[in-house]
Amino acid sequence: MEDGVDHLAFERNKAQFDVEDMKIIWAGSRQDFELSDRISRLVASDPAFRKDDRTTLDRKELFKNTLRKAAYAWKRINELRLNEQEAYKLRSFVDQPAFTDLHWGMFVPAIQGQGTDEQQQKWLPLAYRMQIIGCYAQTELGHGSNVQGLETTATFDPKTDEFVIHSPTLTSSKWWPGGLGKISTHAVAYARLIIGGEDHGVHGFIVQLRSLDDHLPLPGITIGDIGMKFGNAAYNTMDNGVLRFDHVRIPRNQMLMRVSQVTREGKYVSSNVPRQLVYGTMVNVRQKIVADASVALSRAVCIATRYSAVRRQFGSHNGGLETQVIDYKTQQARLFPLLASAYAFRFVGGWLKWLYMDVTERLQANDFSTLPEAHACTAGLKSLTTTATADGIEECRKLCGGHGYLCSSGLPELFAVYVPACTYEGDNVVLLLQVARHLMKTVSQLGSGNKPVGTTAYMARVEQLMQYHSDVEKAEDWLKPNVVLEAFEARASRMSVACAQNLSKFANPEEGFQELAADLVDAAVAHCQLIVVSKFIEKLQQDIPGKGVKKQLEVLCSIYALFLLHKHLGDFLSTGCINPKQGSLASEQLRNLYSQVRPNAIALVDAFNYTDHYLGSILGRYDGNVYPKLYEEAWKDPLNDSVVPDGFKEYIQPMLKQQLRNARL
Ligand SMILES: CCCCCCCC/C=C\CCCCCCCCCCCCCCCC(=O)SCCNC(=O)CCNC(=O)[C@H](O)C(C)(C)COP(=O)(O)OP(=O)(O)OC[C@H]1O[C@@H](n2cnc3c(N)ncnc32)[C@H](O)[C@@H]1OP(=O)(O)O
Ligand SMILES: Cc1cc2nc3c(=O)[nH]c(=O)nc-3n(C[C@H](O)[C@H](O)[C@H](O)COP(=O)(O)OP(=O)(O)OC[C@H]3O[C@@H](n4cnc5c(N)ncnc54)[C@H](O)[C@@H]3O)c2cc1C
Repeated sequence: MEDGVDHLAFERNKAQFDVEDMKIIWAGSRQDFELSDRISRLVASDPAFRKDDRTTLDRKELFKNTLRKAAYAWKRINELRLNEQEAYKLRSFVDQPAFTDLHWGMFVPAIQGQGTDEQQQKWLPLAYRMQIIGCYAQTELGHGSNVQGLETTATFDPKTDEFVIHSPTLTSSKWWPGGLGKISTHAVAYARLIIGGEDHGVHGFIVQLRSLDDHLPLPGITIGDIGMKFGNAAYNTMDNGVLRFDHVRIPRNQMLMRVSQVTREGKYVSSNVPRQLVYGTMVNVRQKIVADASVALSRAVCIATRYSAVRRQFGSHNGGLETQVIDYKTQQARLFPLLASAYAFRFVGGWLKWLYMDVTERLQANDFSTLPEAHACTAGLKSLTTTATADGIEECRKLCGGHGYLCSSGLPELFAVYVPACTYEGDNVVLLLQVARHLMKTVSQLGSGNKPVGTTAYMARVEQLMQYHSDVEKAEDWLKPNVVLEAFEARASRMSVACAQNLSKFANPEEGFQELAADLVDAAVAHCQLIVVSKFIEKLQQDIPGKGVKKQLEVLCSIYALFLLHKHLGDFLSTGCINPKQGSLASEQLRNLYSQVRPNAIALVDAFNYTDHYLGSILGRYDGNVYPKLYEEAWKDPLNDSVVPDGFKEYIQPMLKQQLRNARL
């Protein structure tokens, strides 16, 4: 049996575009590419960042191993004087969730976004030097999605000028915060502010949890890890925690006071900023999660594509080679839309980062006008991309057949570590309902002269879109960006308008919203898919250098859009945007596009520029040398340390002997 090396070299030679130029497009710029390339090699070449043994460690060893890596990473960041972007990349390539994610990803941003200048000056230098380690303690045992339902209380005591933080019920126990369980010294904890018996709703407070001397919990604090989670290693490197407060006192100036303040006299004062800024950290992280979705999906797609070119099954004639499974049309129809989605999410992630930076600058200048749009986009795209990525990783596992189920394929752990992204930072359905509220508000204001802006701007043409019928006559018509865009706009606006019309039949709008929730979620998905398609099309309107690169991206863009059209054909037909014949023409075009991707598939995944260390997959090895390495790896399993396993003599041998004795009787 030959190895796979020649297959992938041959595949690479087939590419019709310059893969080095595509690497730059994927990375965002030459500078980003060089940075990413340098840091990924740095991590891959350092034995301290070895990760192939992770799934064989028990929880305690795994956690200790995470602490060692985190401390070593921090040491290297300082020694090499890495800047913020480089440190972030290093974290990404180390590829192991840790308390540091919450410290840098949520604790620090919460203070930056919700703290006053004075509070920032006090706390941020300590956090930046990691002299304190923080987490984001919002979710409780009883409430996660419903933030307004949180039960922890922060009662102002005017006598001592302190807040008393308390967990009044079991369900008010903080439950889930990452980094809380074993490591964090501090938390930004969310609690109901009570002054003189009056409840002012949920606010953030900086609370010290553990002693900076001996790391023991401070008086009144009960704290621990919530236990093993899904998967072997996966997210078990993280100490998601439980926390109860028993009348814990903190100084008044530890309430984050940018949005509202409590004076020495106990007066509650609201600033001139929307209260939703208390939710600002979540907007920030949702944007990061969207950017990360393309990374996780592209990893899985890279593994499944390379392995599909190495793997052969059936089709041998006269003793010749069997067919590469990537040549089966069904394999292509499952794999290539995921490849296209990885590119689509990459570009929409880049755009969302820009949108987030824009809204942040505006907020600093007290311009809050784009906050609802930023909230709707981050919530909707977080939901859309994480759902598609989690499903896509699982599909990639199936695309790799039996070997995909082995941990050494990298796919089971990738799925297990990724799938909670559908839940954390907002359950995906709950977030789509937020988008739906935004859409219903937009539709209700259409007649009022209030022009829809940003990603809902297409709604301004609602009358025209309600009349729209696609004029596609032949399969190639579906390659025209405007044709695709109009069909997606018409479908999204008609689904929103239909929901708004149905809602208007209810005397109580909230009751209507609950009753129509499933349709509202579908309308939100249609709107979010339109955003992704339109940002991909916008990307293609930019200058894209490199031999054949633009052509490949055009093919991928068409695949992404037509795959969605095919998958949601019911929406497009039932809203009357297209007719059944046009639906069939889209499927015909999709098949042509798959054939165009086929010779370029390996080069398109090479453009992600992942090291073998980062991929962590025998099936996805760059050299395609799968079988010898799989065979070699099996012998490394701890179960193969001895020929006769522990427990055999104790349990199985007596059973066998008994059977033997019975047989002789
Ligand atoms: C081992 C190696 C280590 C290496 C170490 C290296 C060293 C380190 C170096 C560098 C490291 C860098 C690492 C960085 C890594 C960063 C990655 C970060 C990863 C983090 C992982 C994430 C973990 C998960 C964390 C969490 O889950 S935190 C908890 C999140 N919780 C939620 O999301 C709850 C969801 N619920 C809600 O958001 C809300 O409650 C709701 C659903 C929106 C409902 O709110 P409410 O009841 O108030 O409802 P409404 O009435 O519907 O809304 C009122 C109005 O408010 C508007 N609204 C709502 N939300 C927002 C918002 N977020 N922003 C703006 N506006 C909002 C809404 O639209 C309404 O408006 P209106 O005009 O209609 O009134
Ligand atoms: C790995 C992981 C890490 C986490 N890290 C943190 C952290 O660092 N800090 C922190 O504070 N929290 C953290 N969380 C908590 C997380 O943010 C919440 O679990 C998440 O927001 C979902 O909330 P929930 O658990 O209350 O789900 P629920 O809201 O109870 O969801 C249960 C089901 O009910 C449905 N549902 C709920 N409300 C509605 C509605 N209005 N309409 C329709 N359906 C609805 C949901 O769709 C879901 O199917 C983490 C969670 C996980 C899994």
